[in-house]
Amino acid sequence: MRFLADAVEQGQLPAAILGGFLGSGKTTLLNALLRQPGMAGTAVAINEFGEVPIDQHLVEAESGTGPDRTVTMANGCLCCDLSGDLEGAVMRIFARREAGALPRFARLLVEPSGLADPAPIAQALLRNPVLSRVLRLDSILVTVDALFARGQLAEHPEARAQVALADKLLLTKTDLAEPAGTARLREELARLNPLAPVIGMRQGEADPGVLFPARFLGTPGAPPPVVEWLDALPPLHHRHQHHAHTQGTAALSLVSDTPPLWQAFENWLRRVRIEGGEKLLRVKGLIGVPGQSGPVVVQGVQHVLHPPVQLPAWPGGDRRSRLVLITNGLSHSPLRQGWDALFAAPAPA
Ligand SMILES: Nc1nc2c(ncn2[C@@H]2O[C@H](COP(=O)(O)OP(=O)(O)OP(=O)(O)O)[C@@H](O)[C@H]2O)c(=O)[nH]1
Repeated sequence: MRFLADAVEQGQLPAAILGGFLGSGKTTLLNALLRQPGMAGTAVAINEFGEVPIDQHLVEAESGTGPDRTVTMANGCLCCDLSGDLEGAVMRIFARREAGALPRFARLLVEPSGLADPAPIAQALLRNPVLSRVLRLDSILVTVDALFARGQLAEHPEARAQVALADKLLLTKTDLAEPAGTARLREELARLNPLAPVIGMRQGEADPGVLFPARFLGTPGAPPPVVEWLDALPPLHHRHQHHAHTQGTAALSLVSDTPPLWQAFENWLRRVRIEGGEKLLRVKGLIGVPGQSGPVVVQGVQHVLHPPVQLPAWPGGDRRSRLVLITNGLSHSPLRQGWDALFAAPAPA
């Protein structure tokens, strides 16, 4: 059994993805955020869909970050021609940082184009050997246009994919939208992503402490983001719990008082990931390991997992193993059965 120690993680810088449909307010939010003292030391990688990288200049001009702090990835959609482009952009930023041409930034924000599905970008950050060595994906934020999102969600699968994958949804232009329309949009968002909190904002005004996990902002001793995320869930009382029962996106929480055998758990989760394919959107959990004082943090985007990290101790008072699966069109009963089988008494020899 081998887990990645926290020490390995310390060599990585925190990264977050700020996605959202075209015109939904990503750049406005980015500019407002970068002016806040708590965001000092943030480098930004921006991907544009189109000929002229306008956003780069907007961010530089308005936030005063200067040309060296942003890197625009090559034209075209990041999700189509992904790893080379993202890897190249990130490595350029790191090379300039190492050469002293850039301040020693403390974290990286990736802003994909408004048409990009964030899943391949998240997967590249988790799986690409070069990127995952220098970066640790902490959060996926997605802006949602309070005025136009209902139409965009109905017409564009990219918009639905963005919402379904988010850790937090940022509802922009709340100053322009009618309350009744906003309420209907919130219902729609809860159907598409039952576990993401929806944070309303106007003109990008937001508290970084509300948007990002403490560890992304560099708070010493902050728990891994997945712990904050699990803590924010409604209390998990039963061994299984659905957070939504729709044909589309749904969340399944699996809980156990006793730890599973790690190897059996790992094998089962591998099967779930392979069989679930793209219908498995997110996996997040804390899994106890027999004989170990702390749990293993498990999290992933679709079939790609972060390297598992063992914590020295259980955060908070809850020492139950907990796994939350966010699925799209995947039947939950085999998942529940598979989880239960991990804790069934072994058959007598
Ligand atoms: N009234 C109002 N306007 C907003 C708000 N947020 C963004 N806007 C405006 O909406 C337009 C689009 O915002 P951007 O921040 O450029 O959106 P974006 O997501 O970066 O757009 P793309 O890069 O094209 O995908 C701009 O004209 C913004 O000024 C808001 O909360 N209230």
